[in-house]
Amino acid sequence: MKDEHGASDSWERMRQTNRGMGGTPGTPGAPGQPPGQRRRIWWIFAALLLTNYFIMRLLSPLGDDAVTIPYTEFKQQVASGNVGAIYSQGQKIEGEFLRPVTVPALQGETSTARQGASPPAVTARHFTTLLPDFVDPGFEAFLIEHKVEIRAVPIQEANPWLTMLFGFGPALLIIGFYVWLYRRAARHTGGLGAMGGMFNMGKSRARRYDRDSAERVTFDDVAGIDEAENELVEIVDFLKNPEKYTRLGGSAPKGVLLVGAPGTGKTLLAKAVAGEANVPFFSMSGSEFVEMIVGVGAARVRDLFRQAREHAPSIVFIDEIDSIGRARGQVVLSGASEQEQTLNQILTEMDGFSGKEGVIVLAATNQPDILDKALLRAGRFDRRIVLNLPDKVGRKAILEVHTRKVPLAPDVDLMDVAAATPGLSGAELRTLVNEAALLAARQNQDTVTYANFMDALEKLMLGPERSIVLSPADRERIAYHESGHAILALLLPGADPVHRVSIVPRGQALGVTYQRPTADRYNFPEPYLRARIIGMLGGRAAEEIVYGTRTTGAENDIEQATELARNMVTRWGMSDALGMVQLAPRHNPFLGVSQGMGPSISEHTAATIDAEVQRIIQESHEEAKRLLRAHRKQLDALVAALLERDTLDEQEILEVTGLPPAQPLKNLPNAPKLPDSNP
Ligand SMILES: Nc1ncnc2c1ncn2[C@@H]1O[C@H](COP(=O)(O)OP(=O)(O)OP(=O)(O)O)[C@@H](O)[C@H]1O
Ligand SMILES: [Zn+2]
Repeated sequence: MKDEHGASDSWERMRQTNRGMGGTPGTPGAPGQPPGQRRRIWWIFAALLLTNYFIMRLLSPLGDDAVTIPYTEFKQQVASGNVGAIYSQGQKIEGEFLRPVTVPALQGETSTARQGASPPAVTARHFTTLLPDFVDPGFEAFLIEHKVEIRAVPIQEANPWLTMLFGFGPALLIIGFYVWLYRRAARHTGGLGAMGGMFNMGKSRARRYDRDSAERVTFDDVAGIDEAENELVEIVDFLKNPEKYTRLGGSAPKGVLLVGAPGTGKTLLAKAVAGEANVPFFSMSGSEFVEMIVGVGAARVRDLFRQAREHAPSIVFIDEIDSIGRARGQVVLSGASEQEQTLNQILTEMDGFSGKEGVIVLAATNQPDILDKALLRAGRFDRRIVLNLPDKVGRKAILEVHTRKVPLAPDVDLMDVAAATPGLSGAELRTLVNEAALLAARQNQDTVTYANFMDALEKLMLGPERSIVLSPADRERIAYHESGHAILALLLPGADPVHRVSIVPRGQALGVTYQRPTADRYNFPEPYLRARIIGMLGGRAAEEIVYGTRTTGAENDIEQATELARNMVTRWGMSDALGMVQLAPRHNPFLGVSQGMGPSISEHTAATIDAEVQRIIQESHEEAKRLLRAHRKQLDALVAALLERDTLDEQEILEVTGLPPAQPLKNLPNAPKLPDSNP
């Protein structure tokens, strides 16, 4: 949400909160051992490297206390007769002094030098030096003259095998380390064919909930998704008495796909089925298989189903199945073959059981349209249950579930809270209740009030309050911006009623105007959409009228208005110039995002789309300015009240402006006529 002055509507906003992908993150798939063990491995590894290093040092003919000295120093020592013998190896010369000498050590080259804090000089008996390329011709004679014993050492020093071994040591160690890891992982698997079978990593880390665990969930904990619940009652019954169904040769459904937006309770419902039927629940998340070593995913699936069969009747739940069940060939990531193997294994397992074992597979996704068709074939996930975002009644029921242990103040009617929270999922409602309870606790209240719920809602939508200090001029400007949104919402027939206006900075927003629909909307008439766009542009329009200048504060408004206008043109056939032609990619109703490439569009059409979107926005902008100019008095009144009180609720807004509540739209389909500005 890149919103400065806040936007006018709850609807878009809530859709935005729903936009996050994926939902419940699976346990990230770090395969292997507990952290303690892993640390020990690294210690062993470091010790081996160190050993390797010391052996290397031992192979050096003169041990490890040699000091590297400059060539000139070396010559001086020879000249003074202090050098007994040298070993030359290529350009390198090692040797001993007859008497230990203190020489300037070359930076960081010696072990002796390392002991002190980089001493400028060291005393040593052994030295090494490098011959320069331009060795003076008289060098040998010079050495002989000073009675230096010369011994050449072959470049392939000592035992070439040893040198090779230790030269390659580190590489070998690393390879060995991986082999060891691999073997370790493979240790516990019963012979599963070639390659020594799979890994211990292949053991599914399925979470299992037992009959009597405190985590047991039942249908009592699920609310607001009754249709989905009812469809699962039959499955519960089957799990309770499998014989009843199998006696006559029938078999239960093997797989059920739960489809719905994040947080609509897919996992909850699956657990509730297990809880109701009193059977164990084995669950895994598809995302755990991504980025895994090839073969592990399949092994895990095998293990998961084995466990489930052993404990049948039971439930297997695969969350986020879209992350493995993506249509094959559609996967571009490197994990492709792994996903494919995992998917194939799931299919094999599901084909493998006859439906009489009493294992039922539930899988959840919010992207049903990208699933591999093979998954949806008969005898697999051939049942599909859609979990919609809850309606008002559903939200009230969910709120009831989650407020069971929350003491509510007498002024809280959960129906009001439900009415103010369109678009919120079950998970978000739970967060809302929790947040409201926290706010109440922080203020040392004994009960949770309606105001707590509204504050929590605002926090949920926009983030926590921010204590930034705004200049009076900025505050006034924000007040005008928000009032612009609010006044238009009151004036435009069919617009959602204004629920609250606030100029308290929160998250990225400096102010906000909330609108809430009187009823949940499933179908949006064109005049309603137009009214929304006009309302969205009202913030900037008010600023322009009052100050004659623009600010960045309308960024979010512009973004939302453009998206809506573009949807009208490209998805909903509301442009006469373009007609009822699909011009946008398919829309995922569960995620609120576009998916896939979309239809191909000619350059001319693309230009027309842009022109139409611009036309809608421009007309709406003009209309917003016209209406606000005509109602300048009400605008000023609302601003004055906001500057004084920071936040106004619905009733206060109506009182301050003296405007009647927004009129419902009559004759919906053909009422694009905008209201008369001179009542
Ligand atoms: N219909 C509902 N009734 C009661 N609580 C709900 C409902 N839906 C969601 N919740 C609450 O939200 C929590 C999270 O929901 P859950 O994990 O089941 O959603 P999900 O659909 O699996 O989401 P995701 O797609 O993110 O995995 C639940 O544990 C529950 O507390
Ligand atoms: Zn705005």
